[in-house]
Parts: sequence; C-alpha cells; structure tokens
Amino acid sequence: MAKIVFEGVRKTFGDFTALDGIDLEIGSGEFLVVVGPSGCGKSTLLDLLGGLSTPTAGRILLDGKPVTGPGLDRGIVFQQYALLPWRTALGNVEFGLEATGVPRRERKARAREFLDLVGLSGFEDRHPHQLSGGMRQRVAIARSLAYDPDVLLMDEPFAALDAQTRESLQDELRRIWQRTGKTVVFITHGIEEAVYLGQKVAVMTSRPGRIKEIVPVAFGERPGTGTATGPQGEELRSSPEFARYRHDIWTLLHDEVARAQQLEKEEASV
Ligand SMILES: Nc1ncnc2c1ncn2[C@@H]1O[C@H](COP(=O)(O)OP(=O)(O)OP(=O)(O)O)[C@@H](O)[C@H]1O
Repeated sequence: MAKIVFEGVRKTFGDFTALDGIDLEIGSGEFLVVVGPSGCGKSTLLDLLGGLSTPTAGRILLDGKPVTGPGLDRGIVFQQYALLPWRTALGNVEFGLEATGVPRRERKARAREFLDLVGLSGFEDRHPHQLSGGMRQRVAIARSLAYDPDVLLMDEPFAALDAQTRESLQDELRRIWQRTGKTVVFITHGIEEAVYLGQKVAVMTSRPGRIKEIVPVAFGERPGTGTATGPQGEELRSSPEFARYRHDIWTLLHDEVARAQQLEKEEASV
C-alpha cells in the first residue's frame, strides 16, 4: 500500500484554482522531489499534505486514512528556520518532543542524539543568533526528526543558504533518509537539487497546478546504502547521467515556464 495517496485533489482560493486533478502515489520510504514554475502550487500541495489546509475536492490518504489536520506523523521543515530565539539549540529540539509526552530526561538525551545526527554536537547550548544559517536549518531538521515522524515534508528548506552549505546539507539529508527510511516530500526551485536528492522528481504545470510528469532518477547504489561506493558530491554532479536528468527536467520545466509566462501576458493584455 502506498504511504501517501492524492486522489483527484483540487484546491481553489475564491475563483482561483491553484491545484486541479492531482493524482499522486508516494511509496513508503520514497524520496519525492517536486519542481514547478513559480506559483504553480507546490507549497499549496505540501500544506494540504501537512494538514495545514483542506482540499476543495478529492482527498489525501496517509497510510490509507484521510488527512484531516496536522499530526506528529508528519514533520515539516520550511525555508525559514522557525526556531524559538530564546531557547538553545538543544531546547529547540526538545520543544518538538514536549508535545509527544516524552519524559524530560529522555527528551534531553534524544535531542542530543538528533543534534549529533545533523552534525551539531558541541553546539547544544548555543542560541539561534549564535548559529549560522546552515546550522539553524540543521537544528530545524533535527527538531523535525526528533519526534520520529514517518513523513518529512520540506518546503525549499535550503533555498536561503549559500551553495556550499546547501550541498553539504543535501548530502546530510540523503544520509539521514537512508539511515531512517523516512518518506520525504521535498519542494525546490533547483533542478540540480532535485536530481541530486530525488528518487523521483515530479514536474508540475501551472495555472492550474497539475502533475505533468514524474521522472524516476537512478544513479545505481550511492554511498550510504549498505556498502555501496558509487559516486556522490561533485563526481556525481558532473557525470553524464546527471547532466541527462538535469536536461530532461529542465526541458519539461522550461516548456511550462514559457506557457505560464504566455498566459500571464495574455491576461495582462485583456
Ligand atoms: N491563501 C491563499 N489565498 C489566495 N491565493 C493563494 C493562497 N495561497 C496560495 N495562493 C495562490 O495559489 C498559487 C499557488 O501558490 P503556492 O505558494 O502554492 O505556489 P508555489 O509553487 O509554492 O510558488 P513559489 O514557487 O513561488 O513558492 C499562487 O498563485 C498563489 O498566489
């Protein structure tokens, strides 16, 4: 059974149809990346899955049950690190555990474990203003992981970071995903990011937002999977297969962006 199912989902805001006819299945433990032109409804799709808003038509199933609101089975990471400024890194990760009723002592230990997982051992007592952007985003990821949601929903989590930090967090996220087996739905504007991270890349159309195509991405076994020693990092990014995927997705996306711009022009001239 698929972990997540979108069945004929539509979302309208007044007269405006943001999403229409979304049918999508995401398997358990799958890493799906969603790309699409600006304003095509990527965040709307993720908000619906997160239970932050409800579909106008159709339904979304998680483990076979309709999503009716937010839940601890889904962790959400946004572009802006929504950390509590008055709490330390450890305190912020613990915060995510308070709602789940984990005893205080265990909370501390678990928060330390997850800060360690995202490479922040030694920074437990720092406050957000004493951390770099990349470190703050790591804290946000650790907080979402600590209460052990089955599903991780990520809305352009690395968009505000510099290229190097972004690439190192991409590797870390892949490692965490491989280690924990979570189902990940990740939104990005970056085609390279999509190819690097995704097992599948869903390309969306705009106005209304629909799924245009789902491109499976496979580079053979990559490090982190058992004893695999395949390419990663720069070696993978500069490989011919990588360039091919990037080109395929770029072409799908380019047509959509051109179509969306044309529609905008036509509307403006009416
Ligand atoms: N609460 C709302 N009320 C009215 N319109 C909305 C609302 N939320 C989103 N929209 C509209 O729905 C469309 C999809 O928005 P959404 O933020 O999901 O797109 P996106 O693909 O995530 O965009 P971007 O890539 O620019 O972040 C946009 O045209 C947006 O203006």
